[in-house]
Amino acid sequence: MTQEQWARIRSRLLKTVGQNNFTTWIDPLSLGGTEDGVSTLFVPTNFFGNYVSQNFADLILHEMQNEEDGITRLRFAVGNCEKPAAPEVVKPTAKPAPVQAANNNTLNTAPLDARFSFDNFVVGKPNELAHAAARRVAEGGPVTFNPLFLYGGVGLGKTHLMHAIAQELHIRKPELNVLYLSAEQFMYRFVQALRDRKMMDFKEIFRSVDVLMVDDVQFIAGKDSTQEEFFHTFNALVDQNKQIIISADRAPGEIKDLEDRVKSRLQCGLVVDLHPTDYELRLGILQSKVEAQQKNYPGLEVEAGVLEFLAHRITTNVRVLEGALTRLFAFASLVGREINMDLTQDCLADVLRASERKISIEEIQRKVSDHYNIRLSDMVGPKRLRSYARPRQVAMYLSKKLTSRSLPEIGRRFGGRDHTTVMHGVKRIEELKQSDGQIAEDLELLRRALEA
Ligand SMILES: Nc1ncnc2c1ncn2[C@@H]1O[C@H](COP(=O)(O)OP(=O)(O)OP(=O)(O)O)[C@@H](O)[C@H]1O
Repeated sequence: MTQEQWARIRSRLLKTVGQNNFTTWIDPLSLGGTEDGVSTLFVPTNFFGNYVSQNFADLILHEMQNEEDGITRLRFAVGNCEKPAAPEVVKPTAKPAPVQAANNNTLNTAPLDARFSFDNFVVGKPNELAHAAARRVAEGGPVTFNPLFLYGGVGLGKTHLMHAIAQELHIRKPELNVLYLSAEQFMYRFVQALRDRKMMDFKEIFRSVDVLMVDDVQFIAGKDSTQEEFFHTFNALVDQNKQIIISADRAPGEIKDLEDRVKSRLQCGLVVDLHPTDYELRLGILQSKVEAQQKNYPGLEVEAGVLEFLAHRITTNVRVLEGALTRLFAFASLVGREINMDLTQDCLADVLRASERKISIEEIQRKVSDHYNIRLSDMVGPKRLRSYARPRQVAMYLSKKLTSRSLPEIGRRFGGRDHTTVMHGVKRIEELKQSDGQIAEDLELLRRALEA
């Protein structure tokens, strides 16, 4: 492989991975030789090599194979990292570049984050359907659901799945023109085309894609001309049986100020939502992030119970969870300590406070009454029958554990009982939790339902 070919590869990688990833991870690489199908890339450090190998090796290899047949593997070696020519000075390709790369000159797909791959996406009950649908579309087979509409709350993985689809399609079907962009970018390009009187070009570009992916489509709500253009683009592509993938923060029918005809178009394919994470999914995500980190830092230790604690306490969204973990990693490495409960509480005090779910005593009483099938009035009433007293004690215990209310306050909410009665109830449940499996299971179920 020549430096000229490498420069062309770099230029295509710049478009695929985006400027930030390019500057950090691709620009410092330099080309060594190729022997027996193994191409060597020099990296500044081992850590750097590991990261690039984990996150960009498939892409780089794919681009190399487009330039030269016979390359089967990459090797990253620490060594001379002289910078090659900047990507802008690339000469026209000798061998025809893949269609997507050529067309992207005009399409300018938004940068894709290599970390947002299917491999890095943890699947659980709340997102399994969205993940399965995304996987199916990423196979690039015959178009079955059009559009695929993914929706869900903040930080639940919509953008991650969109990027994963685009990257997978790029690898599996490099001949397809895949255009990924946010609804905001769609509007920006539309406005620019209007201003530059290039609407024909705009229409032609958007109608020539094989797969159109628009992220955060709720952004165009209330923007009438953009909606109108989006509607026409959408129809033109559907008529040509081209795949469309859309994401939004809510279901099509719930996006305010979106024209009915656009809503109905968006609803006519497969609409799937990413539900709020549950405890198991959060724990799975944390474990996978720790494992990934341990590949780079084999000495990294996380004390048992820390991840479970975080998965219980940080229920807002995955972004916050990730941020908390990153901060823990940084803190632990700076102070050279193992990640244990003390360090976690110290380092994440503000995050833990902010994400404290305000569970109310009323909520607890309602959930516990439902669980044991008794009336709320009996839960707080004077009857002392075991069938009421035990659920009442469970509710008192949960009130003590899950709220910041004092014992007298809890007593007041349970029909004006004395704080010693509450104390006795909490103690009794603590004992039973150790000896009675059924009670332990009830408590776990109730706690999860309340924290969900
Ligand atoms: N199931 C998952 N497995 C691994 N990482 C995840 C998962 N879900 C979300 N994440 C991570 O959480 C972060 C936020 O995800 P993402 O940006 O995709 O959210 P979003 O739904 O697009 O949010 P927004 O509505 O704010 O745009 C990303 O770093 C992403 O990798």
